[in-house]
Amino acid sequence: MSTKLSHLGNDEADPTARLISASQRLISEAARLFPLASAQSERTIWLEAMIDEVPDYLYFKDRNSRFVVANRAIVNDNRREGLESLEGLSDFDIHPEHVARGFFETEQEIIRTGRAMLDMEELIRDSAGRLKWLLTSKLPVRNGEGEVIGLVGIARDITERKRSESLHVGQAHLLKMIALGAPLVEVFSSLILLIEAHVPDVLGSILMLAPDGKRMLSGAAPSLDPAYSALIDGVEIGPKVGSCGTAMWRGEPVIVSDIQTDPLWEDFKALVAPYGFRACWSSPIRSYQGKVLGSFALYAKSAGEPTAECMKLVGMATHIAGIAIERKEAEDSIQFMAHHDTLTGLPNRSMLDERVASAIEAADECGGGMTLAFLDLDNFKLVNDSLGHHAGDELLKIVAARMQNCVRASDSIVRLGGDEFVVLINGAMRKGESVEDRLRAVREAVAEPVVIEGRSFQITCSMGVAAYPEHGRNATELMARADAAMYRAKEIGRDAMQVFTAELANRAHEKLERQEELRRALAQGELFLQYQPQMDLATGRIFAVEALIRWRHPERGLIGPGDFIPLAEETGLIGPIGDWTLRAACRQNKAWQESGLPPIVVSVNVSARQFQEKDWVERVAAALAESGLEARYLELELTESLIMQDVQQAVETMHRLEKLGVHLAIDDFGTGYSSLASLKRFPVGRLKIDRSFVQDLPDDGDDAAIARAVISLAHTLQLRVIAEGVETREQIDFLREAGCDEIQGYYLSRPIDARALQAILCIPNL
Ligand SMILES: Nc1nc2c(ncn2[C@@H]2O[C@H](COP(=O)(O)O[C@H]3[C@@H](O)[C@H](n4cnc5c(=O)[nH]c(N)nc54)O[C@@H]3COP(=O)(O)O)[C@@H](O)[C@H]2O)c(=O)[nH]1
Repeated sequence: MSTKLSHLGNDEADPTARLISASQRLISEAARLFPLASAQSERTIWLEAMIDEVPDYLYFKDRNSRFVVANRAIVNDNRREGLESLEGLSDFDIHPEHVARGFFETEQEIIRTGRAMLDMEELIRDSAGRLKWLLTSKLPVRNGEGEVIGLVGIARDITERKRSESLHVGQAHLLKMIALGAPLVEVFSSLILLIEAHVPDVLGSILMLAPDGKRMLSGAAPSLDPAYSALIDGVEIGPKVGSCGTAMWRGEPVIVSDIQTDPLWEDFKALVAPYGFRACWSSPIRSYQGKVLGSFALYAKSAGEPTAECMKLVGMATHIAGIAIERKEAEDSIQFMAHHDTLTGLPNRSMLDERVASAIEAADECGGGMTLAFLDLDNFKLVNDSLGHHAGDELLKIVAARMQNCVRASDSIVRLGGDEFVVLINGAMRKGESVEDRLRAVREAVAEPVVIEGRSFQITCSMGVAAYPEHGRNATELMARADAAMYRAKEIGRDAMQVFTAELANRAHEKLERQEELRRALAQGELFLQYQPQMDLATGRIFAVEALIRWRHPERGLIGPGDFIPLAEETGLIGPIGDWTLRAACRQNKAWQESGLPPIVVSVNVSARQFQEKDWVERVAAALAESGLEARYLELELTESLIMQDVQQAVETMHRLEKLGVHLAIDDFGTGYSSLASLKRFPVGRLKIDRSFVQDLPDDGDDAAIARAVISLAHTLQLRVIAEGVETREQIDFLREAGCDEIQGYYLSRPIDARALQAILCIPNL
């Protein structure tokens, strides 16, 4: 065999070059070992003997692509009955036509061009029917004149390498699918097909363990008969439930080599028989922490055990399936958290729009309707305040579950936040039942007695109802109307259900108008302050004034705060209005001081919404800085109920205000629910006895007792006490005798303008 190989590179790292150089070395070694072998034929025998030892294919073909020489490796792999040598044959004699044609065309090109073709990857099927990947190089062979007389071929079996490469590519593809959030069934199917491609004669199946941990659920089995998969779906796992049910039950691989005889399959072998499976090898799929999530199984049609290589692949498959399931579970739980309320597990506000929109769509399609009810628990704050947030949370969970039990699967209960819920009644009702019946059932369920921390109590709710299409054409309209109806239900005394009406529509419209008017009032300076003096009972000195806001409406005249502060609170306008009040009061007090009047404290009312704003303390500081008023001449009146909304937060804010140097007072004392324990924590200077306890003094025994108790309590805590709403001499006498420190009320003066108040402040002592 003479081959001109000098034109090839001699890079030893190149596998083909290595092969070629190995055969060259082989030839020279033969020449070195047998220098004395004079006869050419003897030398050829030795040479062929050595070539036969090479595990790669080595052959020489003539110009017609017929084998002239072929080593044992290629002959063995293509052995057919009666075929001892390939000599004189072509690829058309040993390969299918389309494969042989490919080889032939390549070789003819080499012969025509005289150019070698290196490192070609070829797929063949050997005579045993095995698919083999070859890395082939074919080089032209020339005679002494340089003419191409044939070609030499060298081919190495790279099936193993290709297998592991395709496994890696398959794994990478699967991980990419998982990362991109492909549906679980697609990931599973690709995984099974990958394994099936690498393990001959098996069909794969993935089953998942249901969330109850008891049943098997279909995952994927792309090559199994769907009827068989359907038979397994939902079967309970157990100690003797075929391969998969037992593997999940035991949490370990279960290798059944013969389904027909294995006791684990006793109850299921009839089920599998029509499908012809004899062996089933199943391994549990586990989470990172080891929890069983499902099983990966391979079915074979002949009895037997898996090879070690097969079990290695199964190990890889269960690992990837575990990652996919865990990733899906994590994604599901993120999705769930984004759309559900963590406390009650109910859908949250983000789901509401979607559900209302699809309910409307469904109603349109069937020409039906839907109903939306806003529900607010009555006096829920009382539970929170008196029993603590933990009890409040418990109560919410209980009523949420009860409400959920009252509606059908097609309906929804949504928690908007706090104690606010929405009931969505979808589609037609059962015969003899109305939407009202169902909503009534929800209210009755809420009102059932609740036992929390050993205490039994009852909570009612107020409900506002709006129906589609009568009360609104879209989600926004319906929600606004149900909300308006709910407010009406609260207004008429709570524990009520109010359906949206035209009158309510007018009210809602009016409310919107008034809100705009109020916004304009602030912008156009229609708001102003009056001041009501406060007197020290011991000295008779006016030591402070309370700033009270008023609205001079261009058409409706003077409007008191009771008529617009609640609206301002509801709409958030209280923020800018409160800021304005604070700044105006500070500025006025500073102006009085600058006019030479004795310094007094100005007391400003604070609403809950203002107090809860994050930067409120900074805004108080800014009002002081802007006016130049010293902090000790400003008092902030906080109501008991405001503080009790979130005692911890209130105490923190109060301490920050105290640091500024402003005084703090508790307004309307006695109407809220502050406990003695919490009262001790508040850095306040005085309590204001609510007007309702003063108005019937001294005759009303209960009020007298309350007033005395508040005074005594305040003094015990070293606080001063002021009584508001004092209108008569008798009230003053009573309060003085009971030890009250200060008074405020019409008896002294009605709230008056700054200028009028200035005149009073000039009077030395009243
Ligand atoms: N957040 C804010 N709330 C404010 C502001 N200004 C007032 N208010 C709150 O509005 C409520 C009603 O106030 P108003 O109509 O001004 O009534 C006050 C007094 O006029 C009234 N009063 C005073 N003395 C008597 C009396 O002898 N008899 C009688 N029948 N009424 C009297 O009491 C109101 C003062 O109450 P209080 O604040 O509790 O001391 C009221 O709750 C105000 O707090 C504001 O700027 N921001």
